[in-house]
Amino acid sequence: MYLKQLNMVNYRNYKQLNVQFSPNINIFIGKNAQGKTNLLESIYYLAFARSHRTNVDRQLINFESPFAKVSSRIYKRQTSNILELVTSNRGKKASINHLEQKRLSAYIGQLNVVLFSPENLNLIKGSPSQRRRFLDLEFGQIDNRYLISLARYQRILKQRNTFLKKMTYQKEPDFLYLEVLTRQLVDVAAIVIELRLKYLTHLEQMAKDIHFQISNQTETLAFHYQTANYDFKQKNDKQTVVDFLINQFSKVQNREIKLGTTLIGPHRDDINFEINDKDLQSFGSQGQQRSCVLSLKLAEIKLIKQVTHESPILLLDDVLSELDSKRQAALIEIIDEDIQTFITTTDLDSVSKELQHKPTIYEVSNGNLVNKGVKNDPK
Ligand SMILES: Nc1ncnc2c1ncn2[C@@H]1O[C@H](COP(=O)(O)OP(=O)(O)OP(=O)(O)O)[C@@H](O)[C@H]1O
Repeated sequence: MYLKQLNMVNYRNYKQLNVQFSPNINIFIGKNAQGKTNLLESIYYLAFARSHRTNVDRQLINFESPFAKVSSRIYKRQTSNILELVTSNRGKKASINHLEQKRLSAYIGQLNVVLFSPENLNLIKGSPSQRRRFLDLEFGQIDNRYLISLARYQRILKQRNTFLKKMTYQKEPDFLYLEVLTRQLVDVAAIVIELRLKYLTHLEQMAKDIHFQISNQTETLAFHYQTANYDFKQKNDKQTVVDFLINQFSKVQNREIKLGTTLIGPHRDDINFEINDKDLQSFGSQGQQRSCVLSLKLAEIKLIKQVTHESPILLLDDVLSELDSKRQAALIEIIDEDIQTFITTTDLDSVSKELQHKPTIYEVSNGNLVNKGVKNDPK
């Protein structure tokens, strides 16, 4: 899939932009703080209806404006659709072909995007919530069932937490109703966990091969999905997960009532990464952590292709200079498989000359974009 043009109104420092892109490689070059990342962010926003840099949509709106709008036509093998997002202090409106979508779950998934950014290392080093967010975004964009189950899980979780908070202060709490809520939560939790395990197992297999190559056949990467500190594998069927969760909930019931919150479930789960059976977060070098993230991201591209039969759009935010030649080569091998790519850089020399497709260069300056044409030799 690819986007031919992008329209922005009042998005960050872009008052008005209407730009045509190459279906191959597009490079945004410019000094610091000119709007290069804002451009990539707007494409990411169009895909996920949320930014990768902030949870506050208000920040996306130009300082002097009441609303922001981003839109583009997305071309796929058989179809093309116009996506549009408008955000203002009254909320967010997402449309496909000018039809407003009541639920974001009906909107997300139209545009598939894989982003490499300097913050990616947080996937390994950061908190479990960052790893869960990764799972939710990546699996949500390829499987609508995942998004719908997750939204349902979050609704029941909220209800259960509200009820637990009430129970904390009740003399004679209604244990029967808690049991009903627990059962509802467990049923949908098992679906979320089952889908996470399914896609994570595919990702692991592909990332393992890539990592093995990047590390000169010396390192074996492995992922472990943990729920309530238990290492779940895909071979665990839904009923096993349900039985396990019910058993775990019975153990923590008193603590949950005391704390007034749900202590177990997909909202608390985590993934551990290991290299040669050693925990990557605790024992991995910075280089190994970087390679793991790169392998994971490249595997993500492959997974999206496998599931949707379309190439996602690749966004590279100032990351090429961080990759050594071996890692850049692994990335370029994938880019050359016909993936529309957007690269930001302050320095063209950091973009490898191995790129087969000649990039189109855009100069970014203070919220403006000038097409400088096709660069024949990027080095
Ligand atoms: N809501 C907003 N309204 C207007 N301008 C904004 C808004 N949010 C951010 N900016 C401006 O956008 C600019 C930063 O843009 P961006 O993050 O895309 O920089 P960049 O070109 O990627 O730079 P770097 O190379 O340093 O990463 C800053 O000048 C900032 O003031």
